[in-house]
Amino acid sequence: MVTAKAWVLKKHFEGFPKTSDFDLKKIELPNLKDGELLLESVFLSVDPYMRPYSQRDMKEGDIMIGTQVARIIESKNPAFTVGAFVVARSGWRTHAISDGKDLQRLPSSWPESLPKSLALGTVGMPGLTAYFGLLEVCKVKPGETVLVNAAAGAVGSVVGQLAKIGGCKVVGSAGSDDKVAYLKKIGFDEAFNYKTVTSLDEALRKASPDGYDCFFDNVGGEFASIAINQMKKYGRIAVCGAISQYNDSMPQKGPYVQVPMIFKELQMEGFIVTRWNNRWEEGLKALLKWVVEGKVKYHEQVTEGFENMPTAFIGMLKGENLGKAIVKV
Ligand SMILES: NC(=O)C1=CN([C@@H]2O[C@H](COP(=O)(O)OP(=O)(O)OC[C@H]3O[C@@H](n4cnc5c(N)ncnc54)[C@H](OP(=O)(O)O)[C@@H]3O)[C@@H](O)[C@H]2O)C=CC1
Ligand SMILES: CCCCC/C=C\CC(=O)/C=C/C=C/C=C/[C@@H](O)CCCC(=O)O
Repeated sequence: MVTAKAWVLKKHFEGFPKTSDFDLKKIELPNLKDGELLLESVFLSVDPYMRPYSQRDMKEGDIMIGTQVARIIESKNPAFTVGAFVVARSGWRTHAISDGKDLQRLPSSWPESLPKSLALGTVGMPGLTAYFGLLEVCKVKPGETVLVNAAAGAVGSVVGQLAKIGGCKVVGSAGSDDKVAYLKKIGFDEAFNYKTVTSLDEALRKASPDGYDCFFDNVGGEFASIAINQMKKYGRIAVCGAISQYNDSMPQKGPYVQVPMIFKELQMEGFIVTRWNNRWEEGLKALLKWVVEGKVKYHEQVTEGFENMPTAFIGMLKGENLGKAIVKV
């Protein structure tokens, strides 16, 4: 018998999550039945979506939702061999039993030298978010100017690099000078610290006096309300996330978007990356190739220890991560 550890939502979050909102449980796992396999988490992801989704989709006492790179340590499923690695959606837990139906194998061309944790970030759901958001929503063209906020994060850092590969000028914002330096290092044309600029409006105008063709919005809120006024005519806004609003106890009341939308004849489209579930193979193959070729750089914020998952999650929401935030068990 294997004893799994799992983090449950003890109390729904009020504002920013607190470590006291979580509880660490032990779960005795039964022996495998035919067709099942036993997974051991190696890396776990902490993502912004967990904040709003926990409020909407979870009840107190549920195991926190989430994904992991897991090693198969026992198998009664002929399709999966012991020792293989998969991406699972088992939540915040050290071990899980799976029937194999909801597992993604790492691409067979995954180089031994590449950290498998990338399957949770640049070569995983966040990277795919950037890939499909840019290609299918922004529909960027060479020579265009792309703006991305939370640009030093898991999604934003891939957005900027893919836009550069696509021949665009790229402007990024992030919440620390170290992050801004990282953006310039990975090829952003312009980058600024939105927390320290005297005026966001001026910073955006200075970075691209002609405005923006595409705005890949990860943040929402005040940033988005200001940026929309600097879109070029017929510009496109990909509404990927609104992390500035996830922890609000009371909804923010922003300016209304209709006037700039009409006057500039803008397109604004929200999306969830699972829309392209049937094309994830295509995206992962492209992302892995660019990483192996060195055209897409990555950085991971690694927190050691399963017991530190809540801290890693809260830290990511507070901007303490540069690149993808993951937990190494
Ligand atoms: N639509 C979809 O399918 C998906 C959407 N997303 C969304 O993309 C966004 C980025 O996700 P991801 O890359 O995983 O996370 P990141 O790795 O970017 O980490 C979150 C970052 O958000 C920034 N942030 C936090 N609070 C604020 C705030 N109040 N104002 C401005 N920035 C803030 C911080 O960076 P900084 O230092 O810049 O403040 C923080 O590091 C999120 O909104 C997420 O919900 C992600 C995956 C899929
Ligand atoms: C509930 C309101 C949500 C408002 C928008 C919030 C966030 C956008 C966003 O970040 C979406 C992320 C989607 C991630 C999807 C991940 C899946 O691959 C795995 C989900 C984990 C699971 O199914 O257990």
